[in-house]
Amino acid sequence: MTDDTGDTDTAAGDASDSAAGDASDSAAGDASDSAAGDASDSAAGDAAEDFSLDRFHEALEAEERPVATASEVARRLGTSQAAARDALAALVDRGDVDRLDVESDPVVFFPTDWGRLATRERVVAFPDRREIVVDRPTQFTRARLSQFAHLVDTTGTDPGTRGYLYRIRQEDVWAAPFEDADGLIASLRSVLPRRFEHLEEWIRDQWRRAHRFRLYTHEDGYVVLQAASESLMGNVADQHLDDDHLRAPISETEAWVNEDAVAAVKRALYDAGYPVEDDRDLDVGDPVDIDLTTDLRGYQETWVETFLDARSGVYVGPPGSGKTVAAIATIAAVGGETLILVPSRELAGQWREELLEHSTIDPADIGLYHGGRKEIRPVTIATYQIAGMDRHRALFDSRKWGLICFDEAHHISSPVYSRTAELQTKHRLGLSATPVRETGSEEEIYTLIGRPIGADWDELFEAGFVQEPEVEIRYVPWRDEMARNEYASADGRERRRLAAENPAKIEEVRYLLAAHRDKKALVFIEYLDQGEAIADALGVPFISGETPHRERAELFRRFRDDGGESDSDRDDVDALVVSRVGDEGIDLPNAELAIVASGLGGSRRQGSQRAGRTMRPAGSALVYVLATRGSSEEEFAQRQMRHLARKGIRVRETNVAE
Ligand SMILES: Nc1ncnc2c1ncn2[C@@H]1O[C@H](COP(=O)(O)OP(=O)(O)OP(=O)(O)O)[C@@H](O)[C@H]1O
Repeated sequence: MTDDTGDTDTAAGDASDSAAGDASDSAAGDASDSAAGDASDSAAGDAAEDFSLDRFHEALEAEERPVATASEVARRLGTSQAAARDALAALVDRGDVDRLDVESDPVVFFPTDWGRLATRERVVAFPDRREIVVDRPTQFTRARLSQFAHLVDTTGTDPGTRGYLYRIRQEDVWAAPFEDADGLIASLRSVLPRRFEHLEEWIRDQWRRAHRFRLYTHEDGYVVLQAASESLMGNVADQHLDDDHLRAPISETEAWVNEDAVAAVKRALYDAGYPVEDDRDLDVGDPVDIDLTTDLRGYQETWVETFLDARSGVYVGPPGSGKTVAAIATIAAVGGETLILVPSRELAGQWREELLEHSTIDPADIGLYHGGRKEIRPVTIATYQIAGMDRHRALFDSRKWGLICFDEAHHISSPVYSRTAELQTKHRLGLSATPVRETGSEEEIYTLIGRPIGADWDELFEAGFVQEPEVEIRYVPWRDEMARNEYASADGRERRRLAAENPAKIEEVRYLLAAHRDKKALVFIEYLDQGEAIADALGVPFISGETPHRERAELFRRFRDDGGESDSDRDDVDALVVSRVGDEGIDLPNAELAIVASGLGGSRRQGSQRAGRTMRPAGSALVYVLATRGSSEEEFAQRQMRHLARKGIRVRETNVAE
């Protein structure tokens, strides 16, 4: 922010300085008279023409861009950069040209008229870098862009006022939800200020790549890999696949695929830049008796239809957006026996409840398979942990599953990856609240399960199905000089811990809980010592990985309890301090306040999930993120919250007084 302003100041300063310089030169009767004359009298002189709006248009045309830097204009018009900058500054003064500060780039200029065309929103394309910067984007533009571009950054935390930087990566084109390339290009054109031939060509090329290989089931039952041309089969497939993948060629463009290697084939070709279309017939499994009893919302119907078309895919939506319910609808639509994999026992229990609530399934048809119980039934819910163990292979083999559902799909562990890679003949559904994955399993989820479905969160917020939380980052000062010095002289991990455990945060948590006395609150921490310290200081129960299951479940139950005046006042828990265990998927719909006291070194995923805990349709939700001022937490907090801001969530920043 400060940098941008700095740039602007300097540029403006330079412009007026040099104008003043010219003026004095001219007074001295220097040869550059005419330039000085131009500055004061634009009606006459060569240089005035050189830098008229028309000439600027010419420079832009030559650049093939709607905006240009002063150096680019100088190069196109054959003048010095200083002269171009001065002339542009004069055009800016006259109101013919506007300027835009692009973060980490020089100032760019564009004709004011173009800016007026979109009074609020301004879209600037950098086709060579395949980047699009949108200033004050409308919902429409964001929704469109999210279909084929990847939001890299917002240059501020307030989504209403600053630039959004999108980049179109090849995998974005591959996963774009369009029937054909024309549909994608039409969507691109509806957003960009004009056509960019090269960019469109590149997108078409990427699109083609994603439709060059296809897997299908031969009428005799085996799997065939089909390439769009002989040379693709020869140059790409043969180079990246071996005898383990392909059994034998069938024709110049087709090969018989080893059934066990379907996932490996998809992965190898994806890595080679040719994602494979999967048109195989899939197992439906033995029938299961289940009908949906809840009416789906419009967007849930679209998710399910898209899934049924593709027969695989990942529902991506914020916590509470109804992925589980959409998954139950999918189970009913596929109609075959289903294996559901979840990250924890608690989630297994919740899944069972939701199945019973939203469908006609007979309770006897639901099995739970985890540390405590080993039931394999037509619909079986198992933990990833168990599913990854060799001795529990029976889980996969003992029934004819038609659908495998991966809840919190970013949790799939590598043993589960390799095991489920063998299950490519089943319908595969993933659920995820996290489209962005920092450790890069995007391609694994894509090749193992399928394409993301429904990544456009704005629509959900707009439709009001997910409560938009207010997120506030509170920068907490060090408690005293000693704490600050200790941090300054520590390094690495220790440094991070000191910032996380800044004792001043305890008082801040106390203050926030008191300020929202009427709200059910969760306090998230990363370090156990800190959890204990907060819990002790505030007299609030603490749940960590060490808390026995029974006690944990009991505390969650008491937290969920509305605690009416009559019965359970004593029993009621209004606040919980929770370590990582409570982080994910635990259904505490009545949490109205979340305080993230530490854990900012974690991934973006955690950031969005923590905020997500309170993103429930009930009640008004507030998230406070505490970051120690003057530590690396500041930056982490901003980065994580930007990620949320990108999802359309309002974020505010506050400095806590010393
Ligand atoms: N179509 C619907 N009609 C009525 N209620 C619904 C519908 N879809 C979802 N819900 C309700 O909204 C809440 C959240 O739904 P669900 O648990 O499916 O979300 P989710 O996206 O799976 O959340 P999480 O990511 O936290 O698991 C639940 O209470 C559920 O009963």
